Amino acid sequence: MATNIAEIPVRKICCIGAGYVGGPTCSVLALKCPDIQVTVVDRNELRINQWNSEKLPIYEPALEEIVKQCRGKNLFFSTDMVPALKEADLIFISVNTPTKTFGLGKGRAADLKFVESCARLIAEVCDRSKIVVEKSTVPVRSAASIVNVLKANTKPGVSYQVLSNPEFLAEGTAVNDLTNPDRVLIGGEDSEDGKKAISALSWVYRHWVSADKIIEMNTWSSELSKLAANAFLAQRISSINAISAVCEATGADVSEVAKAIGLDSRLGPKFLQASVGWGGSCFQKDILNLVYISESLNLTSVAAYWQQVIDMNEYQKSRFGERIVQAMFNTITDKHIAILGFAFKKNTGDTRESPAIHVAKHLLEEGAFLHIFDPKVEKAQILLDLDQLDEESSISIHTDPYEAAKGTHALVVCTEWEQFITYDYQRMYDSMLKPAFVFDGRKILDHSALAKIGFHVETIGKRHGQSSQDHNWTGTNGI
Ligand SMILES: NC(=O)c1ccc[n+]([C@@H]2O[C@H](COP(=O)([O-])OP(=O)(O)OC[C@H]3O[C@@H](n4cnc5c(N)ncnc54)[C@H](O)[C@@H]3O)[C@@H](O)[C@H]2O)c1
Ligand SMILES: O=c1ccn([C@@H]2O[C@H](COP(=O)(O)OP(=O)(O)O[C@H]3O[C@H](CO)[C@@H](O)[C@H](O)[C@H]3O)[C@@H](O)[C@H]2O)c(=O)[nH]1
Repeated sequence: MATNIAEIPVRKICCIGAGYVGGPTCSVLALKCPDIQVTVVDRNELRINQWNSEKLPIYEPALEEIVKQCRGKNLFFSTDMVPALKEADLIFISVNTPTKTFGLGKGRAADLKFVESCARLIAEVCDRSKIVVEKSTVPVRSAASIVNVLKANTKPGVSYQVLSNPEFLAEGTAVNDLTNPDRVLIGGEDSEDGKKAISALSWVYRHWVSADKIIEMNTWSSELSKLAANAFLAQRISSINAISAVCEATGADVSEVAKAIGLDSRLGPKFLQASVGWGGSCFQKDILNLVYISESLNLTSVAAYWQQVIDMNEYQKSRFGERIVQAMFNTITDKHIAILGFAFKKNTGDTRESPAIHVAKHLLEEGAFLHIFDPKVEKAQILLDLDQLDEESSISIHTDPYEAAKGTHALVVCTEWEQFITYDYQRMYDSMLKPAFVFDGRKILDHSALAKIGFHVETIGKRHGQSSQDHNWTGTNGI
């Protein structure tokens, strides 16, 4: 007998996509809902094997403990998608939605081919009604496409409710973000079945999230809120980075300006850290998506406005690379440069859209030899990001920061790893060629202490040389 949505109790959840979102989200879900069985499926066998092993495929603080606690009890990772989908009452679609690389909307529109293939598979194999939850970040009105695909292929007597439930976790703080979310958005159809589906998903979150943080809304608002939130966050960083360029040209200090701005309670202090540029898998692709949608709707001024957020970020990354070359007497050909940090932010091993890639490529083009160290990024990943098949003469990857620094002309900080703050910079200085430079792309180091050691210090949003009060760097060991 066919079931309708009203009769669906959520006992089993299946999540398609065992990535940075699916893995941590389902781990926290399993932890908080011992009465629900959670199965995360993925077609990538290596990834699933890693989720089932001692070394998880992604690094996130506190995640390993949760996985170990729940795995095999109510948390399962599998490549066997069909039985997991058939059994599930509620299905999360948590697959990647990258920017299209060819065809209509190339370079800007989101590629929904993975989302669509999930919908097709669900319709093909499921023989009872289910709630399908769009967790991937998608363009506005994508849920309508999922509904279309499901309806056109569904088995007789089976019906689906499609909900939008975007994810707001940030990498490096995923477990905390999932455990204590600022809000949970649930968008659904304004119908009796739609409301029941929203209640069912809400019930799942209510295991650990208070009711006032679970916001129910129309599906399109929910989808757009995700893109808008990322656009606003990236815009704040691009704005402070734009101000950092003015600081460098005038003698103002961007940290002081950011503090002054952030003390205005209407603005607040977060996301005002000027940097070498923002990275990560989401900001760029989601803003490009917003730009594309705006253009498609003939809202050209809106599209141009958001495009500027990306353009400013490109400018910032390039500016930093150029500044390194300029400070080192306009040439880095055959010079050795240590790059500290390759991940797009601290506490993750993820390098997607990392500004370090941009900086490293710039320095390589200028003829430098790079010595790269990151506490969490695998060597193979760095080589892949720099289009190298293997370590070759211009790039070496280190597992020890002091080894990376040895014999180099400069240190370039690209990621804000906390451990970088407490390194023994005197020891590094002693092992480097002179004059020894530090380029702090994250503004995390003690610049006056470094200048006292003898480093020539350059940082974001502060005029050249200003941070090193006594940089007598033409001195001792020559150029
Ligand atoms: N990474 C983040 O911090 C973050 C945060 C919020 C939202 N998002 C959004 O969540 C979505 C997923 O992001 P992610 O970073 O987890 O991506 P990811 O690339 O890490 O993981 C996606 C996984 O989906 C799998 N997959 C793709 N198509 C599949 C299919 N048809 N069947 C089975 N498995 C399939 C891939 O093999 C991959 O393992 C994206 O839309 C992203 O924009 C990401
Ligand atoms: O003041 C700041 C804050 C961040 N960054 C950089 O901005 C990038 C993005 O950082 P963050 O937003 O913390 O990490 P993501 O994991 O990319 O998370 C963003 O993208 C996710 C995917 O959509 C969303 O879920 C999150 O809410 C949103 O913060 C990184 O390169 C950071 O180093 C700065 O340069 N200055």
